[in-house]
Amino acid sequence: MSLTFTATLADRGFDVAFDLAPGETLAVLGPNGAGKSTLLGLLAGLLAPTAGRAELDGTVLFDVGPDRRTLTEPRHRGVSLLAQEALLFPHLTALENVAFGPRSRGVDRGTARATALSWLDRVGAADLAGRRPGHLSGGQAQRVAVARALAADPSLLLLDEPLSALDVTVAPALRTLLRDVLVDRSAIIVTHDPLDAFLLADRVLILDGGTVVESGATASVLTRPVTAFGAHLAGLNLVPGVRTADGFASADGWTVPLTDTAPEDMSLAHSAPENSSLAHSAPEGASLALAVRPGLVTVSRSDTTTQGTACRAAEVDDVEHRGDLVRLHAGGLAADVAPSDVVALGIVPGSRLFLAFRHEDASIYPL
Ligand SMILES: Nc1ncnc2c1ncn2[C@@H]1O[C@H](COP(=O)(O)OP(=O)(O)OP(=O)(O)O)[C@@H](O)[C@H]1O
Repeated sequence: MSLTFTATLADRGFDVAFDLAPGETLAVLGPNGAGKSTLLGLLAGLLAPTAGRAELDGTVLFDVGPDRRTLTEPRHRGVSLLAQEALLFPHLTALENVAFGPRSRGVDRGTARATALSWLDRVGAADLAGRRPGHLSGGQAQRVAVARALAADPSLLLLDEPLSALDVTVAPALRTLLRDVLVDRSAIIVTHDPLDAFLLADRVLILDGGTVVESGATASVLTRPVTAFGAHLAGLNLVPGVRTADGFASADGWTVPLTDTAPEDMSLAHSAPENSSLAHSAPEGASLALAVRPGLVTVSRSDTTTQGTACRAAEVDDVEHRGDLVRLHAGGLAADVAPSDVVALGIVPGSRLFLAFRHEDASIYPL
């Protein structure tokens, strides 16, 4: 089922267009207030756009303009929404909750129950069929909610942070279940978690301030981010710069020759061997990005510039705990270092340090 979507919602500053190919799963990411819920609300029919048109496999979901206003009722859109909380009917059993969708489409009672049972079985919740939601754990209720969303046989499945309300011990199993049911299904998943995007989605759309700021294949966006938010999701440092005669230079003084960056078998460039060559063929002055993992940025008290290493002095802005490591921010880069190094080097906010990374650990690509 393919989807075309163009919509503006003036009072929310929302202006977004995208397409979804048949069977494709799209992850929608972005900071708070970016417009993710607005996008789902427009598709589900909970919100009406100021202008725009969306069509799902030939069915017009909405078509609004100066001289037209078609808004298809939510229940006729072929769209199912799986929310953060399971939102099951409390007075119905799990089986009755799942059978509700087929029943309200006019399917007879016996067939609806059979469909519901088969979906409960598929999500590993057949043994919960007779229980009411009050007697289900959060993870069990969300499994039943997945079965309910799919029993309605939607053309498009919308998932609004479906794992965020779950305990960390339960979320991985449900993620695996979603991965299984999303294969070949047209779906849009709103998430804050890059792992969800990576494991569940073919493509990523990053929204900010109500507009699309970055989009592309998940692997590409998470290895070659072009916005600060994309880099944050990917867990990478992103340094904007330009193509010079020798290679890459940033405004704040990082220079990296292109001859010895990321050979095709190196970590970052591995998934995108065309990176270096694209940067190589960029004309002088073209915008480039340099990405390097915080774990590959080293810190020291003295200049460690050598052949094959970029090094710059910088002042430490901030120091934060990150699991077993300490992340320090300095000179526009994040570096993950061992707590023992922080102590040995006497690093505090305001310290002056040298940051360095090997040229071959950086990935350089056109912005
Ligand atoms: N009910 C509402 N009435 C008016 N404006 C709203 C309403 N809900 C959200 N907005 C505004 O619309 C914009 C987009 O919000 P939206 O909730 O879609 O963002 P989001 O990306 O889902 O954020 P979050 O990650 O915090 O859930 C924001 O500027 C927000 O303030």
